[in-house]
Amino acid sequence: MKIAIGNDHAGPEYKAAIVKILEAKGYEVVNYGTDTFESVDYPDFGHKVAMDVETKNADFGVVICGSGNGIAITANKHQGVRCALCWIKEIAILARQHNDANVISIPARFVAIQQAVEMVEAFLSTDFEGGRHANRVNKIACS
Ligand SMILES: O=C(CO)[C@H](O)[C@H](O)[C@H](O)COP(=O)(O)O
Repeated sequence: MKIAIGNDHAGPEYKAAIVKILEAKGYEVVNYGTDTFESVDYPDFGHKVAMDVETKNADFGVVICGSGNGIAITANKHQGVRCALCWIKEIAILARQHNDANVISIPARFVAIQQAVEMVEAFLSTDFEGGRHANRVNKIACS
């Protein structure tokens, strides 16, 4: 399974921890950066991850910024991308089960690294439930 990941200056150490675990578990990871704490603009990285998911070059995406909101808003501009802002593991699981989210957004300044890693692991190992949720997810797209 291929995972695209990107972040701004709020989350390089979060990204590094997530990449390490995912690679150890056998996922193919495409890292779009940034890998330093130098200030950057989150859309530059969010669009790259979301484009990979939109074009099916990646199965899932992981995006990280300070609050998780700016990079999630960016990702959700892409067709077919359902990016969920997650702050606890249960929300990450529900984002897959009920919303068929294909990108997880991590608010690096509001969660611990271990929490972030556990959320991503839970997100990637949880299936969409379909059924009544499929009807709702199908109504999300505007055109
Ligand atoms: O949280 C963010 C966007 O939603 C970003 O991580 C920014 O870092 C945040 O807006 C704060 O900006 P700053 O330049 O790091 O102060």
